[in-house]
Amino acid sequence: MALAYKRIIIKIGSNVLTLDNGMPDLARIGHLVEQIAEIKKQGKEVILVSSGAVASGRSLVQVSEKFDAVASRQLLAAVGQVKLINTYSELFGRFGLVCAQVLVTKEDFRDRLHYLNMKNCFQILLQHDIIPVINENDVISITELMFTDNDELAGLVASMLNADALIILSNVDGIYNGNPKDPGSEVIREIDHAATGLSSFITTQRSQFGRGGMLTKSHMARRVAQLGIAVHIANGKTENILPRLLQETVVNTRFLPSKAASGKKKWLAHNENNAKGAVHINPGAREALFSSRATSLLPVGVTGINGEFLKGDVVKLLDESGALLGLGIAEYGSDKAMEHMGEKNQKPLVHYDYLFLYPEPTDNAVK
Ligand SMILES: Nc1ncnc2c1ncn2[C@@H]1O[C@H](COP(=O)(O)OP(=O)(O)O)[C@@H](O)[C@H]1O
Ligand SMILES: N[C@@H](CCC(=O)OP(=O)(O)O)C(=O)O
Repeated sequence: MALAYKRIIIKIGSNVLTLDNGMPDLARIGHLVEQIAEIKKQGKEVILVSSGAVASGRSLVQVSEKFDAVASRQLLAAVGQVKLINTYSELFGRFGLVCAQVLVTKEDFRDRLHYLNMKNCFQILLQHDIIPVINENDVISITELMFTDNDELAGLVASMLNADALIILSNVDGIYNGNPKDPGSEVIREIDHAATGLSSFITTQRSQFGRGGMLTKSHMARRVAQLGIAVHIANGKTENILPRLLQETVVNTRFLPSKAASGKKKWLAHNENNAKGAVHINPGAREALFSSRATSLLPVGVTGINGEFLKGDVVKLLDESGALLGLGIAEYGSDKAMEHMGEKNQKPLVHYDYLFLYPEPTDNAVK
C-alpha cells in the first residue's frame, strides 16, 4: 500500500552523493533528482537537505595538507556549495522544476526571530512550488557551533515544517540488528516508541565521508518520530529508492510516528541547548512521567535544582544519576522550586503540555 505522505523532507548523505575517490557522483545525483521530480508530479511537497558541499569542493580545488582541517573544510565547502547548488539547479531545470538554496546554522534554530524568518522563507518557497535545497552553512559553522551532522539539521527542519515524513538516504539499507557487513544481520523494518536496546546494535563505525554515524541518526529519528513524524532510513544508492519506499516495496527502517505533538513540544524537543537550569527527579516521579497517563512534574518528586531559571525558561529533567530524561518549561522560577522541593500538594513545576521526554532514557545516557 502506498504511503500517503504530503510533505516530505529528504536528507541525502555525503556518501550517497560521492564516489569512492571522494568526487561527486553526478549520475547518482541525477537519478535522485529524477525520482524527486516523479514524487513532485504526484502533488507532494519535497524539501531537500543535501550534504555534499565539501565533496563538490574537492572536485574543484586541491588543498595542501599543510593547511589546518577547519580552514580546508571552509575552503572546500565555500567553493563546493556553489557547484552543488548549480548541479541541482541544472538537473531540476530539466524537469521544469525550480530549486532554491537555503544555508543555515545551529544558531538560526536557537534565535526565535531567525527561526521564524526561516520558517516564513520555507513557506513562501513551498507556496511557489519551489524545492528548497538546504545545507549547513559550513563556511561559518565551525566546531562547537556545528550541527552534529545534517541528520540533526534535517530533524529540526522536519519538526519546524510539520512534515509528514523524513526520509534519510544513507549508504545502508536501514539499521541492522548487528554489524551491517555481517551476512547474518538483518535490517530492522519497524521501530516503535517503546523499542529498547537499539544502541547495542549500532557500532560507532561511519561511512567513508559521513560525520555523525548511525547512532546519532537513530537518536534523532526516535525524537522526530515521537513528535508524530514518520522517519525512514534507506539506501540512497538503490535504484528508484524514493518511489519504491513510498510504494512500500523496498527494505528500509521505519520509525513509527507517535500521536502528533503540539507545536510547543516540537519546539522543546530541540531546545536542550537553551536550557537555563536542571531539575533532578526521584524514581517515583520518573515512573509517573514515563507512564501512559499524561502527568505533570510535581515538586514532591524533585530532589535537586541546578542553576537559576525563571518562569517560562527551558529546564532539563535529570534522573538521580544525572541522565537526561527530557525537557520542560518551568511554571515558576528556581527560587520557588527550591523552596517547595520535596513538598506535597504544590503546583506542578512542569505542566504536561510543556514537557518533552526523550524516548528510551537508557539510550540517552550514552549520548
Ligand atoms: N547497526 C547498524 N546498521 C546500519 N548501519 C550501521 C550500524 N552500525 C553502524 N553503522 C554505520 O553507519 C553508517 C551510516 O552513517 P553515516 O556514516 O553517518 O552516513 P551518512 O553519510 O549517510 O550520514 C553506515 O555506513 C554503517 O557503517
Ligand atoms: N555540510 C557538509 C555535510 C555534513 C554532513 O553531515 O554529512 P553527512 O553525515 O554525510 O550527512 C557538506 O555539505 O559537505
